[in-house]
Amino acid sequence: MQLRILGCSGGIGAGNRTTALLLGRHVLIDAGTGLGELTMDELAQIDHVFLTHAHMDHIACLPMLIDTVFSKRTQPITVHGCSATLAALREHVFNWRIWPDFTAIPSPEAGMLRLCTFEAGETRSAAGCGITALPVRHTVPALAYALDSGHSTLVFSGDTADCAEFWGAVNALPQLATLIIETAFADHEQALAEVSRHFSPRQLIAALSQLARPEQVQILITHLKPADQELTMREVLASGGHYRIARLAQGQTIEF
Ligand SMILES: Nc1ncnc2c1ncn2[C@@H]1O[C@@H]2COP(=O)(O)O[C@H]2[C@H]1O
Repeated sequence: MQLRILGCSGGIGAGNRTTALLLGRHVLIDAGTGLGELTMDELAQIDHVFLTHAHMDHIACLPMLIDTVFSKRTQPITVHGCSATLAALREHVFNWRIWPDFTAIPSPEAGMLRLCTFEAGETRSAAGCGITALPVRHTVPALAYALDSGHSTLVFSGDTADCAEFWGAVNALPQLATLIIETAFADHEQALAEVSRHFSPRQLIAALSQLARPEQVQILITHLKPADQELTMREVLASGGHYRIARLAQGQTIEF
């Protein structure tokens, strides 16, 4: 199974694209500005979007995706997310003011957008993978995703601060080989990391002590905020060098 990293930054500018990961050809994890890297044909093949949460950097391109591919598709796009995420989309995005309500276009019975509730602990099949929603702790209700290809498991944390339930769920995955985990802020922004429920390098390395079997896991750092991305990564490597740890790269394809 292939996971293509279309965007993995915590912000924009100078080529940075926000979170969007393409699993195979038909499944998208988050719909940040990285989606703009795809061709029209690639966009039209997306059948399912799994959202970690409703923050703008993770949904920015979802409304335009549906409009862009509308005339090229006969089947709806299904968006999976926790009930709070889907409620936020209904209330604040697909409300006819920010964007048309594509759940009712071309008709309420056959909308081109389907919203499908997916809560922590549930598993669904898509793209030949088992996709399991995991609990995380952010400022809004949010999920991580475990992607099981049959050969190995990759976990994508989305946005999170430290969360005992997340580590419990991760440690229960016997085939875990890759952990993509966020570190948004450098250590000098620790107060902002705490209030916005993200990791700083110091907090991440402390939290990683809860990872069972770290020797079998490649750890990839995502969601660096652009202002301090180099510094943040240096701090991660300085204190976490004993882990198999590297920076997730936009444009990278991960096989698992
Ligand atoms: N008090 C705050 N609470 C939450 N987010 C904040 C706050 N102040 C600034 N932010 C920023 O707002 C961003 C919203 O998206 P993120 O969670 O990725 O990261 C957050 C921070 O960069």
